[in-house]
Order: sequence, then C-alpha cells, then structure tokens
Amino acid sequence: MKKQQVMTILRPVQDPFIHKRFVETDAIKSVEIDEDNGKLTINIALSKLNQPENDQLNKELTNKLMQAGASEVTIHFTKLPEEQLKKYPQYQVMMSPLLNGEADTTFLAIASGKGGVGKSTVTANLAVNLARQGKRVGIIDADIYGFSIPHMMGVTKKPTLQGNRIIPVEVHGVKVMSMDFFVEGNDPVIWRGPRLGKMLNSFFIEVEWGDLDYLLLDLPPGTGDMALNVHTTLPSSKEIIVTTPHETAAHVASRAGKMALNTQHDIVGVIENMSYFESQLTHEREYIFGQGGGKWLAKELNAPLLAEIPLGQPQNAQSGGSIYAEDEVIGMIYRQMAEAVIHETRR
Ligand SMILES: Nc1ncnc2c1ncn2[C@@H]1O[C@H](COP(=O)(O)OP(=O)(O)OP(=O)(O)O)[C@@H](O)[C@H]1O
Repeated sequence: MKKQQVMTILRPVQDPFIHKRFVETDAIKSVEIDEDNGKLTINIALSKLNQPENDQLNKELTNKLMQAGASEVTIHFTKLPEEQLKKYPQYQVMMSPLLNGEADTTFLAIASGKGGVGKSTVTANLAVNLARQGKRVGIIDADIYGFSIPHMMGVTKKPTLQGNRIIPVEVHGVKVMSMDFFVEGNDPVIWRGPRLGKMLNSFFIEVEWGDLDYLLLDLPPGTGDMALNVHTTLPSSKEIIVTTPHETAAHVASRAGKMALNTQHDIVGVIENMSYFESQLTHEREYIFGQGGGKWLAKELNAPLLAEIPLGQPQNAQSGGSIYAEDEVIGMIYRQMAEAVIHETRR
C-alpha cells in the first residue's frame, strides 16, 4: 500500500464524538508503511480516548485498510490538543455540565410523525408529572417553528442572565428553555440547518441547568434537521413517540420511531393521545379518531404503550393553559405515565 492510498481512506472518516472529518481536525498524525511486509502503523488523534466507540472505529478502519491491501494494521489513538478542541462547538456541547459524563441526566426526546397530535401537550404534562414525583426536570422546546411550551405552561417571564450564563425560567417545578424567549412578539422563525444546530448547542453550552434527572426535548413533528441534530448531539437520548389512534398518524409516526432506532436510540415507549371521548354523564366512550394506532405503533417499534389519553381540556386553565391538575382524570393518567417512564428508564 502507498501512503496516498491510506490517506484517501482515512481523510473522510469522522471523529466519532465531534463529528468532524479527520481532514478537518488534522487527526492523522503519522502513517508508517513497512514496504517489505505491508504492515501499517497509524497514529490518529481523537477528541476522546478510552471509549467503546474507539474500539468500533479501530475495527472498521482495520477492515477497510486490510481490504485495500494492508497485511496487518496497528492503530494508536492519541488525544487532540485541548486548545484545538475548544474551538469546536460540538466539543463545547460535549463538555457542557449536562453532557460531560458527570451529570446523570436522562434525555428524553418527544417525537411525532404529524403535527397537532399533542406532542407539546404531552411533553409539558409529562415534565410536570415527573417533577410532581420529585424528579429534577428541564424542557428544551426544540419545536423550532412551532414552539408552544412556554405558552402551554403559562410562562410569563423570560430567562435571566447571571454573568454570561442563561438561567432558565422555572414553572410547575420544571426548568424551561425555548426559542419563544428570543423572538420578538410572535414572529415566525425562518432558521434552517446550521443555525438550528447552533441554537440547540447554545441551549447546552450557555444555559445553567443545574442538576437534572430528566431533560425533555420537544422535537418538531417529522424526521427533519432538528430531530437529526438531537440524535447526533445527544447520542444517549431516548425517545418517546406520540400518536393519535388514527391509522395514518400512527403510520407516519412509525417513521420518526424508525429514525430513532436507525440512529441507535432506544424508544422508551409510545403514547396515544386523543384516544377517545368519555361522556361525563354516561361514561360511554366514543372513539372519535378511530382505534388502535397506539397499540399498532408500539408493536411496530417493539416498545411499550405508556398511556392512552382521552380528549379533554384541563379544568383549571389558570394553572397554565395546558397543564392538567393532579386530581382530574387526565391528570391521573399523566401521573401513571410519568411512573411508567420512571420505571422504563430505571430512575
Ligand atoms: N387530549 C387532548 N384533548 C383535547 N385537546 C388536546 C389534547 N391533547 C392536545 N390537545 C390540543 O390539541 C392541539 C395540538 O396540541 P399540541 O400543540 O400539543 O400538538 P403538537 O403535536 O405539539 O403540534 P405541533 O407539533 O404542530 O406543534 C392543542 O390545541 C392542544 O391543546
């Protein structure tokens, strides 16, 4: 093998943590080729050492190089200099207090296929009910075009600054960050790709979350840029998929679920919202949007069905537009859902 060939194979490979290509990080520190026996010795600098991802990378690269003609491959990993790493936003995110491995936070991304199925309502109420169970909870409203969490939770304040750190707003015992806090009035947000990623990054780098048991992310509906950003930024995040009982909604939601599975993210469970309408007088149930979507989706994704939430508005809208009180029927269903989530995530 020639050095040029080795470089062509290695240059486009990505650092598994900061997702920058080796050519960008100048990761390939040395390539030695023994002309007589085709043995290769390579030094590669990565952003993190001693991780399972590195063993995987070692295997993949060795296979590739052997297929290309090397008789034996030895790869040594060293660490990229801290000064260089600090320049990469992805590294700053990785080293932020919630993600640097010291905090024991469970990240829950709440996804749906279609809009309007109640994903934000579920996110807000699940967060409040986790907090009612004594958990320390935060929400990132990552539904960038349809941010609605602050409004739903009855937030009237804006986050404050402490030095250069952003202190999130706390409501119903939950810390909240949303794009809503950074737009004037109700102007539409027209950000795309990279700027979206920056926004998400800054919610990790600049916000003072303190210690959290759960950080919930309300994703935009579907399988777009933001969902992908969350999956790459938070490799350990778990997912909850919200659907209505309608067959089409469940089918579309299964795409969001499969995207999570394809990117190695566990699915904690499925939540069916707007499952039925129950008459207060006769207690008869009407299945307005059909039946079975949640069960079908849970089976399709091999995940538990965590709750079936009926139609109904919160009785006491003062407590925040969309938050159900503990003693109303839907409030109790949300409580059971929070218990199921705690059980499934073993916290
Ligand atoms: N169980 C329910 N019963 C009655 N109304 C509900 C229920 N769940 C949600 N809603 C209402 O349905 C509407 C859509 O809910 P929500 O905004 O939570 O959906 P979404 O899936 O987050 O939508 P998008 O992703 O488009 O922002 C809201 O007006 C909400 O109050």
